[in-house]
Amino acid sequence: MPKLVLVRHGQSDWNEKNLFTGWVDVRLSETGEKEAKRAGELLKEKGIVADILYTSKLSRAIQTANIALEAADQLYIPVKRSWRLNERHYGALQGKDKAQTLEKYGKEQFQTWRRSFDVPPPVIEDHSEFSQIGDIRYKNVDPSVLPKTESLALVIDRLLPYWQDEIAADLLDGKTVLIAAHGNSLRALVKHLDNISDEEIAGLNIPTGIPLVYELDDQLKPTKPAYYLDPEAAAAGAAAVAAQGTKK
Ligand SMILES: O=C(O)[C@@H](CO)OP(=O)(O)O
Repeated sequence: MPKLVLVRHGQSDWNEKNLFTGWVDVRLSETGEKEAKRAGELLKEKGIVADILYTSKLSRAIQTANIALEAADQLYIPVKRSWRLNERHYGALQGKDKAQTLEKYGKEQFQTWRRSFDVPPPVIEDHSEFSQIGDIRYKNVDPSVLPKTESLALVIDRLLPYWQDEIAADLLDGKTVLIAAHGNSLRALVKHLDNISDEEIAGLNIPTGIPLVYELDDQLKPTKPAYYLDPEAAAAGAAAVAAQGTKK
C-alpha cells in the first residue's frame, strides 16, 4: 500500500519574526532545527522508512529533511527537488511584517491575502530585494513559468503536474514517499488528496515539523483519514499558525 508522509519545514527565522516569507530563502531557527530532529525521531519511533525524499528548492525544507532523515537514520535515500513544491510566492508581501500588514490593511484584506483560495497578493517588483529574479537555483526553469505572486489556486496549478508526473509514479510503484515542503504548498496537496472545497481550505493550517501520514489505495485515494505522528503538538501548532499576525 503506498504511503505518503508530508512534513512542513520547522520554524524558520522569518516565521519566528512573523514576516511573510514565500520564496525568500530563509533558514531554520534554532526551534526549527529542534522540530526537524523531532520529526525524524517520530519517523523512527513509528517505524516509517521512506524510499524517496522530495523537497522544494528552498533551504528551510531541505534543512528540515536532512536533519529529520539524519535523526531517522535514513540519510541514504534518493532525493528529488523541484520549485513546484516551493512555498506559495507571496508577491509584494514578501519581507513584510504580518502584524503591521494586518494593522495597515485590516483583518478582511489580510485574511483574503493569506487564506482566500484565488486572490493573489500584489505582484512583486523585479527590483525588490525580496524578488527571485536571477536566482541561480531556478536557472533551468523557463522564466515565463516562474511566479511573481500566487494564490493557493495558482500553487495547485503548478504543483499538480509534478504530483502526477513524478510523485504519483513513485507511490504507484509501492514506494513510501516523504515530502518536505511548506505551509501553503502542503495545503495545496492536502486539498487535492482530501478533496477539500475552495471555501473550507481557508480554515486548514499545517503545523511546522510534524509528519502527516497518508495511506493510499491504488487510485491514490486515502484509505483512512491522514494522521499526524504527534496529534496534540499538531493541533497546537496549527492553531499557532492560524493566529499569526494577531500577535508579535
Ligand atoms: O509567510 C509564508 O510564506 C507563509 C508560511 O510561513 O505564511 P502564511 O501562513 O501566512 O501563509
